[in-house]
Amino acid sequence: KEKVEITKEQQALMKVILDAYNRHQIPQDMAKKLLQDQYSAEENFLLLTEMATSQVQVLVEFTKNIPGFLTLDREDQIALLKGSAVEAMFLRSAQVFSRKMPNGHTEVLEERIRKSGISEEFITPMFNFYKSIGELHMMQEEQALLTTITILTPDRPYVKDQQAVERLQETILDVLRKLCVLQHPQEPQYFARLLGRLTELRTLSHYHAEMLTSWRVNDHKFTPLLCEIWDVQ
Ligand SMILES: CCOC(=O)c1ccc(NC(=O)c2c3c(nn2-c2ccccc2)CCN(S(=O)(=O)c2cccs2)C3)cc1
Repeated sequence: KEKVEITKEQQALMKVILDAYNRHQIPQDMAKKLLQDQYSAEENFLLLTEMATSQVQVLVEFTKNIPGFLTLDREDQIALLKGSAVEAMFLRSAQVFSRKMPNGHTEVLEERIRKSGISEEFITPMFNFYKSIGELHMMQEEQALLTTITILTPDRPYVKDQQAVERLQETILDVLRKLCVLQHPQEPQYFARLLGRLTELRTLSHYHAEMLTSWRVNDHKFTPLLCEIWDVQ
């Protein structure tokens, strides 16, 4: 049985990524607002827009801290950010949602999101995803590394130097694989299950694209940053 060991530099890499990942959470006031008194569908929608916008800003900051990311071609950096923004947000949302919140908060949060004007056909797969992530009881390190792997997906549209992105992604995949073996010795398939969630994420981002079209129809407004990163309006 091959002895799995995380090297010193892999430890350092993980620390950099985890610190960057933890530096930004949903601003408490926003999360509190989401949990407070009654809101109309419009106000809920506006709140989600606000939260999604701040999430994109956080994503850009986080990505800049991924070792090697800033050495990539500038245009490829943009292509990776645009290609992963929705997936990164839903991965982060699932982690926020599945975090041990004071009892009853998860239900209230679920209620707000359901009552925000998002069509039912999108709500169901979204909450299925949140629950499937929650069941994994992922460690912070695993969450941060999985988000990094999502961002460093080589086959996003318009990425020119895919090999360069692949090399970075493989480095992170190796650390996550070792971490999973060390943290879940009884569950040899755990690493594969984590990567399987990335496939579920891609499906969710296709739903998201459809959702945007339906919103545009009943003229829901998004912020300039969301329009830019989601290629809408
Ligand atoms: C500062 C760091 O920010 C974070 O860490 C952060 C994490 C998660 C989120 N998540 C969300 O905004 C969010 C959305 C949805 N749920 N959901 C959510 C929020 C909390 C818990 C669980 C899920 C559904 C629809 N989208 S949407 O972008 O398609 C949208 C629909 C309408 C207008 S925008 C947004 C935001 C910030």
